Amino acid sequence: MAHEHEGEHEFILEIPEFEHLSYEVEEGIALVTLRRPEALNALSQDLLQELAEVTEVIHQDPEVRVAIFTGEGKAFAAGADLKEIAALKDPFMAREYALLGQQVFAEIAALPLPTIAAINGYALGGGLELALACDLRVASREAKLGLPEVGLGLIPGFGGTQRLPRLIGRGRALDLIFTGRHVSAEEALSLGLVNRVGEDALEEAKKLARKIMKNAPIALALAKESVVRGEGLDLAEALEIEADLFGYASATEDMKEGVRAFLEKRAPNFKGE
Ligand SMILES: C/C=C/C(=O)SCCNC(=O)CCNC(=O)[C@H](O)C(C)(C)COP(=O)(O)OP(=O)(O)OC[C@H]1O[C@@H](n2cnc3c(N)ncnc32)[C@H](O)[C@@H]1OP(=O)(O)O
Repeated sequence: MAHEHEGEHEFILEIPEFEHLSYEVEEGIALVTLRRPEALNALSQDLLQELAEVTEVIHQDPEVRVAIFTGEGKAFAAGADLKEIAALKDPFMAREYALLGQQVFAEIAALPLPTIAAINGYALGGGLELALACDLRVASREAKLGLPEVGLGLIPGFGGTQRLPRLIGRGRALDLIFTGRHVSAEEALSLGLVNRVGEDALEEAKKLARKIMKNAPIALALAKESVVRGEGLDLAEALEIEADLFGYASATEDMKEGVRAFLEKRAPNFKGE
């Protein structure tokens, strides 16, 4: 499969055949759907590999403005594949396994565009960690979220011990990590673990994507970069980065268009330039 983009330079994007997920792009929104419903979309190594590949495709696809990750069936993803975890022979293999998940999720987190997890059902363990690697999370009312690893004698290993406290604070994160309990969509909303709850997670996520896409694409990428790069730094250093990126944003055609449109009392027509 390939998308063709006609224009000054013809560009052909090769899209691999995926077995455990599907990829489509509609009106600027990339939709990645995990498709192992018989195992509640458990994240096998093959599926993680495909997630890495699809992330690279999203990175290269100039049509994509926002990416949504979701799952087929009653789960977003019920965690790492426990059959594969059971087969890990020693701590070194287990460490490699954690590093694989961490690396794939770091690639998703580093995408230079807004990403949304549409949590249509269970998001447990590695499944929640995938959602945490996205910028925003939208859940359906019946979704259940949690990090149940300690109940298996494990700990969250695909980023959960780091991204969850950064998102909702240490105390609330440790409540979820120590108890392993499943929280409802409503509680997840009150914890700040999800941004929105709706009848249909995917429809709600698309609505949010369309709202985001009204804004200038380069500004969105720079705003994300500023937030992400600033996270590990002290305030003074982080503010310097913000000022630099504000400078980049001010040099775009879209900035001129945005300001002109405001003064002319019309909607802006952003081109991502
Ligand atoms: C670094 C990251 C580490 C981790 O992520 S560790 C894993 C953390 N996740 C979990 O512990 C959740 C495991 N799953 C469950 O607790 C339950 O499932 C649910 C509560 C999500 C749903 O329960 P119900 O509705 O009764 O479905 P069902 O019969 O348990 O599952 C349907 C099929 O899906 C398989 N499955 C579910 N989760 C996983 C998984 N994480 N890895 C591999 N397979 C899984 C089952 O075994 C079963 O399959 P079959 O029909 O062949 O018996």
